[in-house]
Amino acid sequence: MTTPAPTPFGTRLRAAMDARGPLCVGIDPHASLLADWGLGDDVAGLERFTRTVVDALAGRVAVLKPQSAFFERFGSRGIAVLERAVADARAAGALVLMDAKRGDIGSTMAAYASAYLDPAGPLFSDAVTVSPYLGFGSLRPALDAARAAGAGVFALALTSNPEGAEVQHAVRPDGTTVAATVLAALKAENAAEAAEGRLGSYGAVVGATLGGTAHRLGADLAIDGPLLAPGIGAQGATPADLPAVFGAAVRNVLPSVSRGVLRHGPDAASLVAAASRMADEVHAVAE
Ligand SMILES: O=C(O)c1cc(=O)[nH]c(=O)n1[C@@H]1O[C@H](COP(=O)(O)O)[C@@H](O)[C@H]1O
Repeated sequence: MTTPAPTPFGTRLRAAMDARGPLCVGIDPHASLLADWGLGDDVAGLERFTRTVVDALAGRVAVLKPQSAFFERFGSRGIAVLERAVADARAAGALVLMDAKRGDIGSTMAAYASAYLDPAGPLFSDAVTVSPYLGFGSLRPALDAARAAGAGVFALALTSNPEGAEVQHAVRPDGTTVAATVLAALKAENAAEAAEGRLGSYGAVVGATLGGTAHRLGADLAIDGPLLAPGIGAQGATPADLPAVFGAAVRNVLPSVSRGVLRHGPDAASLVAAASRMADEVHAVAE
């Protein structure tokens, strides 16, 4: 008997956003946040922080996005906390987007793909962020691994940090910007799912802080896939900014908020209320 193909990530994400609201909450255990929560900047504090967020939100929000760097800083014991968080969050019904921003040459990219997109792996996630700046084609092992596993990939395209412009706004010899090239390549990866009327599994990262930049760059945000939108809250953007940045593509936007929600911890009810308010504000503008 053949094993049925896994449900594609884009389809699972659309269902989660419809059922739980369009919000991704980042798990970013900054040392300053650990201190604000009365926790030590150590593995015990990391574990308590992470478990508090997962227990409070994994049964309620569509996506949780652990930022790998804040776990890697504690070495293997930090990664052990991350592994547990991914497993517990997925068991509670949240999709997990591993924020690792990995990018390397194709053969090495295959190892990164195995780390996050192999269902047998201890860090297997529903999606992972990747960097296309070794050439979009270098991402092929991750794109293929995601397709095989029913997982997704979010490629950086127009990031929320001001420094991103020097690379992303650069113009290639054919006159297109780097950002527009990444977005067009993602649209091509989503073509098969789009042809079936499904949300694609290959997303772009586009900061909510951009204002009208994308259009000026000839960047088409209608990639038939999800658009991860960080920058709301601590970086100054608000849900009200989303229509101006994303236009008609706003329906496929998955806003990502870390500090703007996490600062309401460690009280679980306060975390839930903050996430709920944020999801409601996004839903109001994304209609
Ligand atoms: O890939 C990301 O999530 C990301 C892309 C981007 O353009 N800007 C950006 O801030 N992020 C991530 O979003 C998180 C910051 O969220 P805030 O605390 O809400 O500002 C960090 O984990 C960043 O790495």
